[in-house]
Amino acid sequence: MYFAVISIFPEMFATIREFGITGRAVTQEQVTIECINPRDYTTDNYRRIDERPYGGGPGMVMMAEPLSKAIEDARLRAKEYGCRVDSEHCPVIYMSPQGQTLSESSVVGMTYYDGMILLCGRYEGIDERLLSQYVDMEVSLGDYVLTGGELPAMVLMDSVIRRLPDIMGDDKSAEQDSFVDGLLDCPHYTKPHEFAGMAVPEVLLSGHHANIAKWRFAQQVSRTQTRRPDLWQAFTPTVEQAKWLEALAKADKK
Ligand SMILES: CN1CCN(c2ccccc2CNc2ccc(C(N)=O)cn2)CC1
Repeated sequence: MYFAVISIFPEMFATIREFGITGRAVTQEQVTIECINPRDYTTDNYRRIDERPYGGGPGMVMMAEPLSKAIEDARLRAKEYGCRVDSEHCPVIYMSPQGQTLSESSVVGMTYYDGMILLCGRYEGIDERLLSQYVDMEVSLGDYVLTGGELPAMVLMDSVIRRLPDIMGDDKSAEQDSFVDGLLDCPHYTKPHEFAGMAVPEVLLSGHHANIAKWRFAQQVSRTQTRRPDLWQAFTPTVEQAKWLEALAKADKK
């Protein structure tokens, strides 16, 4: 999958390009992350990408011109990479507090794109004429304000990359399978067997895989019910999960 990020701080993206599962995806060329700096598309000696806002007010606004050239170039590169560069297959996504809140389901939807062009705002934001001309989708991490769109862009890329087919591969973690989507995760334990006077739940040492899976699912259910009743309300069990829930309900009655 192809990602282009338009940002005046390209060095920030080493965070996902050089570490962990996302770094491995780049090394193995399953993912390409290209950083495009709008400063490279300025024509003045000061490489201006921001100006004072019309109408006055504090701060600066990012100018449309350099960003439009950067986006056009990103589209060219996406095409070279093999993307169909229309908004259905390679959208321009603007990370902003005004966007649609990112969720695991929208992340999964994004894994079907050929690529994405991510626009990272700084200063007070970006000239509205650039946004109306180029942006296909605005995405927000949640209702809080950051100093720039780079961290949200990295969060978005991380969440999409980990859901691409054959990225998690053999270390595919349980949360990949359908049981967890929509439920909180179960507790995890590892060596040593004793820590701070606490042992490990016996079932996890039993080697009885069906019982272990049941225990983990029960933990997910109870944790979701207690910590996130809103998620529990919205949870629609699969046929398999409904059977397990019935078995749990019966067990509770005994
Ligand atoms: C001081 N100003 C800095 C720039 N900012 C701004 C304005 C418009 C677009 C992007 C930004 C970058 N900031 C973001 C980005 C995303 C999120 C999120 N919730 O996903 C939170 N913040 C407005 C505030």
